[in-house]
Amino acid sequence: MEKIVVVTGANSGIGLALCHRLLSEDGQLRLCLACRNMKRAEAARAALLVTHSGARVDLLHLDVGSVQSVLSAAEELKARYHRVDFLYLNAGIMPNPTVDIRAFFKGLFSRNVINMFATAEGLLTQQDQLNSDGLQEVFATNLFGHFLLIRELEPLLCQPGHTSRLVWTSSSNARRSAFSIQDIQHRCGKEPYSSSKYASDMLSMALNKHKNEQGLFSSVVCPGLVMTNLTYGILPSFFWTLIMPFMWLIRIFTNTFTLTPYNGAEALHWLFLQKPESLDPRAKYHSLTSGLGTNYTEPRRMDLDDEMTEVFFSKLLELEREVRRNLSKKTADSEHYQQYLNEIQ
Ligand SMILES: NC(=O)C1=CN([C@@H]2O[C@H](COP(=O)(O)OP(=O)(O)OC[C@H]3O[C@@H](n4cnc5c(N)ncnc54)[C@H](OP(=O)(O)O)[C@@H]3O)[C@@H](O)[C@H]2O)C=CC1
Ligand SMILES: CC(C)=CCC[C@@H](C)[C@H]1CC[C@H]2C3=C(CC[C@]12C)[C@@]1(C)CCC(=O)C[C@@H]1CC3
Repeated sequence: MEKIVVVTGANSGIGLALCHRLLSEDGQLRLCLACRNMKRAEAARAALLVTHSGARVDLLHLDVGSVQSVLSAAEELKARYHRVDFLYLNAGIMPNPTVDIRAFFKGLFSRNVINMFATAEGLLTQQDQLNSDGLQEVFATNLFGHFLLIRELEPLLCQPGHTSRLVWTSSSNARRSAFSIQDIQHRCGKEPYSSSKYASDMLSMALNKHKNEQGLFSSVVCPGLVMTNLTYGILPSFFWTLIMPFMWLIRIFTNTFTLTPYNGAEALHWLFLQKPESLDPRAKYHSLTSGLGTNYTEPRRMDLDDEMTEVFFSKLLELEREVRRNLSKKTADSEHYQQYLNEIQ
């Protein structure tokens, strides 16, 4: 049976590598690249068709950081497809990152060095801002836009007698201590990325609890450290060129330096091949690469609190109601204004 797969942030990095891998895996696939920039989406589609001529690759405009765009994209998906088998929630941002150089050198000579390279714990901060919906941008893009998309697509994802899958591209940088249940958007802290990824881990578990009965299963992935636009944005490009030989060297000591998007997409691809019932809702599936370059997937237990996960899920549902209320008020206001303009003409 033809599988319908939607990938957000599919035009570059891990998302694009995943699309290449899925097309090589399944010739029957119907793939939908959901991207915010249609020129980049078209370029990605063209690149996919060079290696997979005749493949069915659709494009969809989706800015996960905009409520209106998510709602329109979901309408479009409902008009195009009668179900969605896999939804890869992959789009993500890390704006204005800063690396703490002192912490890096301190960590380099400590017993924590492997963990530091694997998780970047204590190394990275970001500067976030409000978007036009009044939400924190990192939260809105990495988490909330995807949550809203899932809610809108429930009719395509929860179908009787059929299972559908969600796969989140989370991170080893997801950390419980970076997340606050009193500040789910991370308005106050300096680690919005880490907070948003921890939030996606919790949301995945909550969705399993509430939606498995309706045939919807969710999993979380860590792709390892991958050289993509996101990571190249962390340090100046000359610095990356300088340290690249060290990166390949470090790979001998840690299997988390997957480095290429192809390797990073390993666990995302592996999950495509698994039966949902065989998966652990509390596990994060890590893409790993050995020193000799062999790729494999390993589940690792996530540090999640059931009670906090449930509270977080209710807070998301409340925020969804608020966002929808604001949107209908905005629409009503602009309709009244339009009516007023028509009357005075
Ligand atoms: N690289 C790494 O080491 C790691 C990455 N990750 C996660 O992997 C995922 C993919 O990132 P990666 O491939 O590394 O980086 P890239 O920057 O190459 O890919 C990110 C993708 O997300 C898209 N995107 C960003 N914002 C939006 C938006 N508002 N609406 C729609 N699409 C958007 C980008 O589109 P555009 O091209 O238009 O910017 C791009 O296609 C992210 O969620 C990231 O957090 C997790 C762990 C490690
Ligand atoms: C000499 C040398 C190799 C220096 C690199 C130091 C840092 C720039 C990296 C060490 C650990 C990396 C890391 C990430 C970014 C780059 C590092 C901080 C991520 C945060 C990128 C995005 C993620 O989601 C997780 C990564 C964890 C490890």
